[in-house]
Amino acid sequence: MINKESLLTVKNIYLSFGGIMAVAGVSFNVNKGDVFSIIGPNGAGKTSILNTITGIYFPERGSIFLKGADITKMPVYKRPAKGVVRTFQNLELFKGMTVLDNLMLSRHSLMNYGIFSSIFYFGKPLREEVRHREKVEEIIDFLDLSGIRKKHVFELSYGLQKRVELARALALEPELLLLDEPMAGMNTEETEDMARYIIDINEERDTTIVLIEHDMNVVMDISSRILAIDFGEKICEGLPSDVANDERVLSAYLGEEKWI
Ligand SMILES: Nc1ncnc2c1ncn2[C@@H]1O[C@H](COP(=O)(O)OP(=O)(O)OP(=O)(O)O)[C@@H](O)[C@H]1O
Repeated sequence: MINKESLLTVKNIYLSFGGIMAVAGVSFNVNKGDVFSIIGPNGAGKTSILNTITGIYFPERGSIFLKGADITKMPVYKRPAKGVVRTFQNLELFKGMTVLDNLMLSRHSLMNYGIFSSIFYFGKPLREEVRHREKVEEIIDFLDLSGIRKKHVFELSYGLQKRVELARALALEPELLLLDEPMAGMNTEETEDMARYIIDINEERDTTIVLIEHDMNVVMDISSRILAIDFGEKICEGLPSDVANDERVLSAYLGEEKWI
């Protein structure tokens, strides 16, 4: 039975690539307001799970429900309008464009008027453009990007580019925000900043988060619940304190450098 209180329910999903079983019968539930982290060693199947939630791949078996509605086979391009938005491990920004333009472009996918009709700037397209611009400026303020809003993305440090990628996703006003390794490649200060922004987004913007992250200190600090997987299978799910002490989790991470 589907838990109607939950925002996202993943039921017994399978996904394989050729002979590789990337996800093998994984189920979990994300409640509204959660910071829900998915952890596991390299190649465990974390991104594959994220890809089924966003619709990049459809699971071969099993189902995915968003607020009780079956979205298993919903096309990838329809999911942002339903509130499901992701960031990418490798940045998906237009580096030759400014920060502001990247966010406006992201926002254009929500517009009723196409990018070309809004060029003429009158009547409804103008009003809609102004409304979207206000929303984008609000996100720029929220993520402290005001000082670089007119800079080209390629001019920015890697840490700032990751923050712009976060802003690009926020511009779509997600209800469920999926973050694929938002701290990867960051220094300590950038990592702390990013963790604070994720908490602020969760608490102040009423956004439920699904996080994939290798930095276990961050995961243990900011998650409300954690799912641990290994070889495509769930090995543990629960509170950070439970998962950190679980024997199966500890042995899955044996030999890995980043376990706390
Ligand atoms: N598009 C693909 N084609 C072929 N194999 C794939 C594809 N995507 C994932 N896999 C394989 O599926 C398995 C799970 O990969 P996945 O990227 O989901 O793991 P992960 O836990 O996200 O790993 P990492 O932490 O290294 O990013 C791996 O064996 C991977 O090589």
